[in-house]
Amino acid sequence: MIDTKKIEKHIYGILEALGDDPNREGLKDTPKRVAKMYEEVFAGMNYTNQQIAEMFNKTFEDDLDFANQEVVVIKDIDIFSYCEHHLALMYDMKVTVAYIPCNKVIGLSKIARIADMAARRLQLQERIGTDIAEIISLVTGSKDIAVIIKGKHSCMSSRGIKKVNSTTITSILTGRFETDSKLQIYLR
Ligand SMILES: Nc1nc2c(ncn2[C@@H]2O[C@H](COP(=O)(O)OP(=O)(O)OP(=O)(O)O)[C@@H](O)[C@H]2O)c(=O)[nH]1
Ligand SMILES: [Zn+2]
Repeated sequence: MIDTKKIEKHIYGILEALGDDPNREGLKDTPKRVAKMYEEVFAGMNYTNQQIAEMFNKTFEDDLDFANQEVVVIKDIDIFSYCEHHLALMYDMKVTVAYIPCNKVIGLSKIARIADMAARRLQLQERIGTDIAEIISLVTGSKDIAVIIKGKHSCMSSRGIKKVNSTTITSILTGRFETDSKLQIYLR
């Protein structure tokens, strides 16, 4: 589990290292606030993909008529994450998740919850996609999954190369999404 006391101690040290006074009025609660924020934004670090799959394992399988849809797609799920290289925010991120059910469907909100939890880690955009695909596969048993992510990286926009308008797109296509180009219309 995330060690908030340890985070507080180190944030206090960073404030000192920046040459500021961690005990001044404006900063005195900052280590505690940052620890609380990290607990929230890195909540996914407390769990493995398998545990996240168990947490959101809400499926419906009693009616094969609805459980054999050609495809289920949720578009534009907003997430935030933090890049593991700079601890910098990834923002304006939108995830599209699609899968072809094999005899069971997952509760729609659980797809958004899975995307949210996979993002709440120190991440790479690419790995957010593979994590989501793995968890959806564990829950639904489907081998036909697509995860497209569009997003901006503050480590590229507010520092370094400073390309404010650049957007990164990553895509994981497994099973029929990889081989059947007609399915790709759902991902646009
Ligand atoms: N593939 C990938 N790279 C990322 C992601 N987030 C940040 N990066 C990159 O990680 C790389 C780290 O490169 P380094 O050369 O070690 O770090 P740096 O000196 O701060 O690099 P610059 O950003 O080019 O100034 C940079 O190119 C970042 O743009 C991500 O989600 N996926
Ligand atoms: Zn970065």
